[in-house]
Amino acid sequence: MKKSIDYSLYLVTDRPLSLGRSLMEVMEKAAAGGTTIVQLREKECDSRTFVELARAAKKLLDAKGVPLIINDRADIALAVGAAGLHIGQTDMPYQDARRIMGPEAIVGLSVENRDQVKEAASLDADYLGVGPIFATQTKPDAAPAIGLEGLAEIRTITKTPLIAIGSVNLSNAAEVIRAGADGLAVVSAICSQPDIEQASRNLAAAIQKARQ
Ligand SMILES: Cc1ncc(COP(=O)(O)OP(=O)(O)O)c(N)n1
Ligand SMILES: Cc1nc(C(=O)O)sc1CCOP(=O)(O)O
Ligand SMILES: [Mg+2]
Repeated sequence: MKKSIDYSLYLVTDRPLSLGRSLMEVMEKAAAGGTTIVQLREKECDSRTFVELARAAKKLLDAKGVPLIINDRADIALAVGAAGLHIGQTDMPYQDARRIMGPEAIVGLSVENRDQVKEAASLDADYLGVGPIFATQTKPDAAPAIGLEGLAEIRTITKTPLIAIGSVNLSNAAEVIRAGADGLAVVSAICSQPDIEQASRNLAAAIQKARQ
């Protein structure tokens, strides 16, 4: 049976935005502060480097009981035995990804609007990454922002866990949770903060408080 996953604070890594700190340091400190799941997102590096980073990330996160998700690349997820894969609307089709990854893996799918959420209803995605909620500079090719209203509307049409992404940070975490997100996915709100552990701790606390 599939393990139950805590999606509440979902770190998406970005080495160029990590203020010169290593990927390992970012993940280590984020996990110490309460990050519950990590996606390794590498848009520039070669496959060999991606595999090496993913293997090291898995070792570090396994020791902390934090699942590792690989962005875009099913081959790399399988090579290192990651817990799962995240794919978007222009990546490998969901059904192919699920077949390759197997029924036990976590497979997450990006959705950018209501129509894509409806299409996803026929799939068995473990979660939907909904975004961008707010405009973000971290992903220049992101779709238009859907806002809290868009997230709240999507919440009414699916029971699949929703992970909100796109300029989610400490100042809006509570309202994003109250609009219907099960978890918050962040890049700059952790990777680009001077004190990664404290940033993670503050976000985790804000999520817990908003859920009460
Ligand atoms: C949790 C989460 N949600 C959405 C995305 C975006 O995925 P995608 O649309 O495939 O874009 P890239 O991240 O591949 O640039 C995500 N990575 N994680
Ligand atoms: C990786 C990613 N995906 C998005 C989407 O909308 O699908 S927005 C995004 C970047 C999120 O970075 P930040 O937390 O720094 O805004
Ligand atoms: Mg992608």
